Amino acid sequence: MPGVVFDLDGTLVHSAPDIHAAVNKALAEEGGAPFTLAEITGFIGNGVPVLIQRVLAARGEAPDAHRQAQLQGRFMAHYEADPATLTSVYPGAEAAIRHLRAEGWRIGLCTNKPVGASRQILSLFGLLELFDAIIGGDSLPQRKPDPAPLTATAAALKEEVVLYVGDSEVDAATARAAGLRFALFTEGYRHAPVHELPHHGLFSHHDELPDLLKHLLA
Ligand SMILES: O=C(O)COP(=O)(O)O
Ligand SMILES: [Mg+2]
Repeated sequence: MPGVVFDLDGTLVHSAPDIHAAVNKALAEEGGAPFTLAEITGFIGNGVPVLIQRVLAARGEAPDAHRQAQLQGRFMAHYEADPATLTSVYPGAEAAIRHLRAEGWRIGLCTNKPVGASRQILSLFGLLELFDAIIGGDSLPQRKPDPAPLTATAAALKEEVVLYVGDSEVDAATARAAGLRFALFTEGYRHAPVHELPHHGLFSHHDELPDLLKHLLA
């Protein structure tokens, strides 16, 4: 049977509100003004270090390793203390994954979010046991769009054919680099128009996903 690897943020879960809240809590501790949800959503996709780099750059701060580590640490403390209150699983996502598993598909997760927080969120939504392999942004030295995390997740599924499902430019680039067929979720956190992201299939609701993935196998 085939395998499918999912991205997490903007693909399976709408997590931007909790990421946004944790950034603003960390900034409030130092008297910093809050960002809007749209601003922070625009910074998501390349992992926590890049999120914090983008936050500091948006506030006009020159790159500084100590400052980066300090704000990143406080962000993660707030995020891991409350990672899911404002987060939701996209409608139909759990049912689609359960449907695929019932048909014998093996399921992977490949996310730039740290693996601890990712497992915490999946567990809080009762989804953790659906995954046969999980790679986070800190599981390997590389993060997406380097293909290494996706290649490692696909290999862990031990299936000949593996597809990838994601929402962003990072995911489209990672799929291409890894040589996997890619299904793009159109309602996630991408910036560019759909036609600018290389993809093999599109879906706007997870109810469409099982049929789309079977089509991509053909
Ligand atoms: O943590 C991020 O920046 C994005 O995570 P994702 O790879 O699950 O979209
Ligand atoms: Mg994503």
